[in-house]
Amino acid sequence: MTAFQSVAVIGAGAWGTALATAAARAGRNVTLWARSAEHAARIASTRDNPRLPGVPLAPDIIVTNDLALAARADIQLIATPAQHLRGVVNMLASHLARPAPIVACAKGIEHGTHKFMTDVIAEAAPSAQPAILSGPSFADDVARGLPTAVTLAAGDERLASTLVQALGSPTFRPYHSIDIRGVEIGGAAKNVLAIAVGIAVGRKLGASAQAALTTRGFAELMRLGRALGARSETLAGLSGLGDLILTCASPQSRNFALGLALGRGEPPPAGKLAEGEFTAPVLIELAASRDIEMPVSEAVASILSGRSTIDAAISGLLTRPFKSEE
Ligand SMILES: NC(=O)C1=CN([C@@H]2O[C@H](COP(=O)(O)OP(=O)(O)OC[C@H]3O[C@@H](n4cnc5c(N)ncnc54)[C@H](OP(=O)(O)O)[C@@H]3O)[C@@H](O)[C@H]2O)C=CC1
Ligand SMILES: O=C(CO)COP(=O)(O)O
Repeated sequence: MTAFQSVAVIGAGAWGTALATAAARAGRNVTLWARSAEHAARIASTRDNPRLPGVPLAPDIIVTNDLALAARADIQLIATPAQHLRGVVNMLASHLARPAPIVACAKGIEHGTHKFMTDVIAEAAPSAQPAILSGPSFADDVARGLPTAVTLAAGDERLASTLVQALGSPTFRPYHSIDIRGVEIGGAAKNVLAIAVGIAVGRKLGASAQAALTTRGFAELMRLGRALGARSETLAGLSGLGDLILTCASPQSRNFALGLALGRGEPPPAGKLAEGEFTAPVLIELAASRDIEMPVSEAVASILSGRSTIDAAISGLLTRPFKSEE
């Protein structure tokens, strides 16, 4: 018997819908909040979300546009894009009757402030208990009930473990952790790296280059993570290396797919959120302020900003001085 019986998912995109389905499968009473009343009404009546087509929503999930109703749940899962997390948590905070756990499910860093998701939650809802859920899990896989494993971190181990009990099921397996920062860095950095690897694959640089870039990308994820106080075990775990492996190897990843299109000289996929596009400039500013080298992420940022062509960025990586593998 879990201490948390009800779950609200804030944000009815692909990930929010998948998480609502996972929470319902775990036996929780679930409310899914959409920012548009029209979108909420449409999902409620058709039991299908165009952002995650073909996966019927369980009949007992309540879909609403009423934030006050959603705020009554024991746990809040925030599944909007990273740059909008502060806005929704600000709105949500005024409706919370007690200090509920607020779990960030977005992967990114806030522009301007360089803040990670749980820091944003702590500022927007000071009485809440911030947590983070991240790991290798495509929304479509989770919603279909295919086996997935993620990391769920909170500052307090007992809270992390209780959240895991409330959300976990045989096919959605969260592992608990107290290394919030490690989980946040893995999720944010891997999106940028997946764009890089997609570009290399789109340019037909070969499977060996794909492996090399993924691994050297992981080296820079580790460098940044360690400098920011993350545990190496977390960075090498589900939310770090695990998610990097998934997104650097599958066109199902929107970040990889963006890179693939860029590498092929095709237009980016329309209407598909690639968080790495927004994270890249923040990530390299964060690294530069700490004198940390992140050449793969920098190459992505310079391509996306138009400061460099793809060929010049690849040439820049290939002509870097030889160095130790550390
Ligand atoms: N898709 C996946 O497989 C996974 C995604 N994630 C992460 O989840 C986050 C969301 O991604 P995903 O659901 O896929 O994206 P989608 O593009 O499918 O959906 C984004 C949702 O956020 C809503 N939204 C956008 N802006 C706001 C706002 N200002 N206030 C409230 N809601 C807003 C959109 O509403 P509307 O429909 O009205 O436009 C939409 O429902 C990202 O950080 C992503 O990295 C994590 C793991 C897996
Ligand atoms: O984070 C994800 C899987 O873990 C989803 O990756 P994309 O956002 O690149 O589609």
